[in-house]
Amino acid sequence: MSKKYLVTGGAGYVGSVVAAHLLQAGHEVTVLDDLSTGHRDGIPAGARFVEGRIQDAAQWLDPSYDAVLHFAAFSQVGESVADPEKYWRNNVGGTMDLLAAMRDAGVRTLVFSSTAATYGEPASTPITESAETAPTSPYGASKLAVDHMISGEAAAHGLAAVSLRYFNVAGAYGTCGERHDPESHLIPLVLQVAQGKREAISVYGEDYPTPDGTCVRDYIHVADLAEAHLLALDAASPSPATTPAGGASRRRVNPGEHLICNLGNGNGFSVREVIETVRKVTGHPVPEIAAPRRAGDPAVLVASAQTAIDRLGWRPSRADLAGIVADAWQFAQHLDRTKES
Ligand SMILES: O=c1ccn([C@@H]2O[C@H](COP(=O)(O)OP(=O)(O)O[C@H]3O[C@H](CO)[C@H](O)[C@H](O)[C@H]3O)[C@@H](O)[C@H]2O)c(=O)[nH]1
Repeated sequence: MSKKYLVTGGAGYVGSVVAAHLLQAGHEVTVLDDLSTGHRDGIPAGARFVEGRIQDAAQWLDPSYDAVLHFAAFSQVGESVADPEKYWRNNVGGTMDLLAAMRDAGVRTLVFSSTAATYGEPASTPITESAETAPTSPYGASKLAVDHMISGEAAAHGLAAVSLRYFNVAGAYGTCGERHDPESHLIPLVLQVAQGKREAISVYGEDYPTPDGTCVRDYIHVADLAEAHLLALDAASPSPATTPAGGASRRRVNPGEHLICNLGNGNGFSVREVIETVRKVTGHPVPEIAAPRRAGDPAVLVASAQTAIDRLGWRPSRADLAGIVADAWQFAQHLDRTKES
């Protein structure tokens, strides 16, 4: 059955890929985005677009919506350290307004884009949702505050909510991909080196307690991530839109419940392994330079996604790093072609 969804931040990387998946599943999608970091040309064809802020969501939200998928947020760790107020005002204050608008409109299903940054430096890996949350940046703290806010809203006002804590999202889905300005994420930066747009990739720290001394991360394909959002919607919606895989272990998220799920593949790859994979996939040389550690980078971040597997019936199918990098490479080349034309 077709449903109607509001996707905040649907002009951004993950939001646009999820919006594309919802449209392909036959749903009606409104993208709410102020284009402060998103891209108008990233909004998938077929979505209705409203240019606006989440603080003003009450103007757009009405009882005809079945659920909200909330991606709109600032997400640069370094920027959040330099300008924390920006993160509290937008990520936390904006979400408070969005939750109030949802309550007023009677929209009682929410899927929220949370992050591994809520955990900070983990005591052990893989990280489960019961791990201590001790974020090391205002960005992570703002996302954790929103998770707490959603739990309170669910308990007090009967919201059915799922927070998905992403590990390192990567890859692309057709013409929807990762492009930040300035770019700070490893895979797009290494691809820019392969394209000859940068001279070399800086390797931030080679003395971590990991097999090759560089940081280890759990890279998850953005399309696998998108599928988890559709399953989360199904689990939290009053009547499921589709019959998801997952069998008997799968349990619904009822009004009043806030389910938190990590999303990652459970495999770690080092910075050096990522660089080597880019060399193999692109066939281009990628010079590297040793650089000091970047403040706040944990040595190893690897997810246990067992909750998403058990509760949502989620099964990632694109865990291969070379495949993830190949899709990101296709997107990088697509961006170049569209800039040239
Ligand atoms: O030029 C670079 C860029 C990154 N790295 C390294 O590559 C790894 C991955 O870095 P990213 O910036 O791609 O990703 P992060 O692990 O820092 O970031 C992820 O986790 C963050 C919180 O920790 C936020 O959630 C963020 O949005 C999410 O992508 C890190 O070890 C980083 O030090 C380099 O060596 N050189």
